[in-house]
Amino acid sequence: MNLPIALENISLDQRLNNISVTIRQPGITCLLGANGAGKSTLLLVLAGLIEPEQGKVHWGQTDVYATPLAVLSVHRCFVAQQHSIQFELSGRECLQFLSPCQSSDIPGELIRKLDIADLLDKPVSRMSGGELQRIMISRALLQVWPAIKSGNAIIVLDEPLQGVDIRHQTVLMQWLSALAKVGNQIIMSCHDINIANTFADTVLLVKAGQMLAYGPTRDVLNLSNLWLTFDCQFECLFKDEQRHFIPVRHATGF
Ligand SMILES: Nc1ncnc2c1ncn2[C@@H]1O[C@H](COP(=O)(O)OP(=O)(O)OP(=O)(O)O)[C@@H](O)[C@H]1O
Repeated sequence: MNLPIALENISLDQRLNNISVTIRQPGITCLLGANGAGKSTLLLVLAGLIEPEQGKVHWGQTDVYATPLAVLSVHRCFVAQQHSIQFELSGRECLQFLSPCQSSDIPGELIRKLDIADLLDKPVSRMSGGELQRIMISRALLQVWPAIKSGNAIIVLDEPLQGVDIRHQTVLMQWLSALAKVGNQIIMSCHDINIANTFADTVLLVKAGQMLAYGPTRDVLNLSNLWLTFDCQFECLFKDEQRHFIPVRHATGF
């Protein structure tokens, strides 16, 4: 069972403008917004990695910016949008060298769900983009593995699906859903509205550094909010009562 994550009046130079939101329930929260909207910045602030100029971040009773990073990192992991590995490491070394996790064993569940068995002895410099992404997600989850197993991890993922093929995306999102059901908080950005629609419990829409809407996915993901968020028209198709959002193709383009 996790504690609420509360952002209170968060502002940071031109990037974030007075954002207040409380993510109460454990689950998957998906941040959606156009390029440059402020999703990565908001994730970094929420994760305790960039202190805002104004406002407070609390995880339950913990005042995030009054707490040492080493303490926060026992429960919170972060996958950045861009990876820079300076060393010639194998997948296994990347997981073990960069993770503060005491155990040198990599859990079988992690290896299976991220499908990284064949990557453990492969140099990261020779991995494809999607393979490296799966290693970096694994590394982050390993960092907080004990917290994940006790259902009180905060897993912050900035576009975790970028470069990842559709089968691995589906397996990962289903697993994250299962981890959320036992109390873990998963907060992620993505650019795939239908992934958010299928897997997110709540959605947070961001535009020009401001929060447009936050709430249950079914309520927040609708045609008018999508138009406001992306300046792009969608249509909604139903199959077996499940909604699917398709961008409308304009004859004249934009
Ligand atoms: N270190 C920085 N200092 C100042 N401004 C920055 C910095 N990093 C990013 N920005 C700006 O802040 C704004 C928000 O960037 P951010 O990376 O949070 O957007 P995003 O919603 O994650 O975008 P994308 O979908 O392209 O990843 C952008 O205008 C960006 O140019």
